[in-house]
Amino acid sequence: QKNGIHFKKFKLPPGSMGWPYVGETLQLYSEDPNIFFVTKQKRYGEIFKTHILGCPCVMLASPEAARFVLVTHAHLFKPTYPKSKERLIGPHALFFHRGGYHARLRRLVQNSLAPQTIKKLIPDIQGIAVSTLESWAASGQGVNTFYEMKKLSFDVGILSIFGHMERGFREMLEENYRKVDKGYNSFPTNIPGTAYQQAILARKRLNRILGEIISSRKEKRLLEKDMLGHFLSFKDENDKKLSDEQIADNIIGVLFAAQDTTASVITWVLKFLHDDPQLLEAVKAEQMAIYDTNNGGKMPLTWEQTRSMPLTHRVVMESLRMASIISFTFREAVVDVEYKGYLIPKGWKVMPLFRNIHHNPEFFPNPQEFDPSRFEQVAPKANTFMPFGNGVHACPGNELAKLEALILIHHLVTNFRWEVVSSKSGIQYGPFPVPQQGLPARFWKEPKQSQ
Ligand code: HEM
Repeated sequence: QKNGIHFKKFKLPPGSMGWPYVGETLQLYSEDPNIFFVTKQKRYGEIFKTHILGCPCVMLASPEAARFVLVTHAHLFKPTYPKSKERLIGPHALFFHRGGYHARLRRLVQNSLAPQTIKKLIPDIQGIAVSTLESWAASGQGVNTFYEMKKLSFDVGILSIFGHMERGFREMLEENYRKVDKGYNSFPTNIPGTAYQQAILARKRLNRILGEIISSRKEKRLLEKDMLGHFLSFKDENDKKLSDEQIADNIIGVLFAAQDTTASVITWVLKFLHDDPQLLEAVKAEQMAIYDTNNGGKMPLTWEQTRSMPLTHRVVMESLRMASIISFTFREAVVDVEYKGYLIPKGWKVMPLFRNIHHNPEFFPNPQEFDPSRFEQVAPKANTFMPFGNGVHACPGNELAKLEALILIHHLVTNFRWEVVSSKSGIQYGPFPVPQQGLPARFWKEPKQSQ
């Protein structure tokens, strides 16, 4: 009995637990995961049980249920990640935590990614976007768009954490982080030489490199306003500072949260624009008007300009919905929980299914159609649009991610053209959904007509 409620009287949600041990993992991973979810939802409704990756699990496919877990009853659930992944990122990273530690770190991260801070990064983000695009065009060859966008979002991540950084340090971070990234989705094992073990070694080297960066910053005694500056000047109510290890884990955590997510959304934007020439022309017209105001792109974009690109902004929103990069998330019940007469037992995982909600025709008519105009007049119904999550763990980097996408699109459509060079269509899960083969494409500079 808890809070006077007799949990015995509640039943488990409907659903099947599959085979002993393996549960329904094979079904989930042998088909498009969305088909698995949609089929289950059709059969059982907004809440159903299953058994995947060795854990009993309750999946939640309605906005109300997702809000219950992530917002109104968030204190009854904790974030949960496999230990092998936690080890690679670093156990002190904020997204593994809840309570006071999480709230304090979250405030720091949120402040360093707030609009008044990131608006100052615009000239540098533009510099990164332009030089990236120029290098693709100069190569004359096809590039793997997703892979290239990963480099771009990594550089923007570095910029938001460290401000301007010495090239030597940046290259060392990049080289080792790439190994961590590679090991993250590989099979966790203690066998030396495997991608996972290489990643563990690279993660140790990253600690040393970050330690050096932190010491050199401390020596300089400069109060920088970037994220590292926020971490270094933080003191809690007992005057306790963050340890170097806590800072390092959170830096790697932010880089991790920022990279593949932003890169895949921008890759999807390029795909959707490429597939709809009329829409591309309209986006181009919107961006050319800004380009002309800026004296043929000679003056840099301003924050206000990035806030008044209504069509381009809708394209980004619709790409976020269509692609639903974070298709779902995991939490774990810390006590027995009752939801609408069903029991979610303590220790079970719960999964709010963002993608199902984003693709439910009740909230988004013709959900398979890419239609930015759906965001034109009416905002989506409350809690139906959650590309950045919801509640205490919702994404603190959402404004930066959107800013990065808008800046890249501005420079891309005003100065370049591109064509997709692969005939394969469809989605590849790695584990984030990206267009097949990372959307191989060729970019070239568009000659401007003399006026
Ligand atoms: C389009 C790109 C992005 C998408 C779709 C995205 C999505 C999300 C989602 C859905 C969550 C919540 C996960 C959960 O509740 O389990 C989240 C959390 C987080 N994101 Fe993002 N994100 C993006 C970009 C970024 C960027 C650019 C940064 C930082 C520079 C960032 C930093 C974080 C952090 C630190 C958290 C953990 C917050 C917490 O636990 O309190 N993200 N993101």
